[in-house]
Amino acid sequence: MTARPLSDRMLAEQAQAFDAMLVHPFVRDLAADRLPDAAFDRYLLIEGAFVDTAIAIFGYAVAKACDLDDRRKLIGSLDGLAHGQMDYFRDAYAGRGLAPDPGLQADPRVAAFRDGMLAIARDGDFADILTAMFAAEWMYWTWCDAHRCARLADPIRQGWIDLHAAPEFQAQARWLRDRVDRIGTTLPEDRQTALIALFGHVQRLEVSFHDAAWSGAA
Ligand SMILES: Cc1ncc(C[n+]2csc(CCO)c2C)c(N)n1
Repeated sequence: MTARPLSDRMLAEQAQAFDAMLVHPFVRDLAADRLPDAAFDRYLLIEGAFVDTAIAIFGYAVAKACDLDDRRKLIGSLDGLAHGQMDYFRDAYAGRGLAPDPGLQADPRVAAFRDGMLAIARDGDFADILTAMFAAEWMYWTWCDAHRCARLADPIRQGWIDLHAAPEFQAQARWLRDRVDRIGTTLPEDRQTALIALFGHVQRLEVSFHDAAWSGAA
């Protein structure tokens, strides 16, 4: 009997945490084109800052990888974050007239996500980082794919969904999924169990981050 792939176990055993993000009011209202501008502006500010954090997370992953193929793949992802994604935020901030808001970045729900994700990358091993990136990217791929037919009035919002429903982002999320499965076959059961718990932890950090965008000041 072949063992069940680790990513399947994460998605099945943490379905409650994963599904809570798919039906989060932020996702629901954005897709229904009724998210207030103030909430999307908050999102743009905290999300742009997170892309910067994600560059650091991928940097840790490059350093902790043992394999040249993994390093090459991750460097490609880093390039996409540092250019395509950063350009999106530069244009979005200019379009909306947004300026940095340190108070928003200090919101405990935003800080919990940022510091929690960074701590996984800093203190964890390569399997931990793969799990955290898989959790975050597979969730984004899933919710944006579910709403790929949404037609939003604001091209900045529409562009964000399109970016994460695109074949390139799907391929990146699938690479993470396959890599989690491959590393899973090398790990003892207790380590796999810990990674499944980590997947759920990341979904809960995601919920608090999107709560902050959706509802504003705590
Ligand atoms: C809050 C938040 N959570 C997940 C994603 C999905 N995502 C798209 S690119 C990328 C880089 C790091 O893996 C991640 C996680 C996001 N953009 N913002």
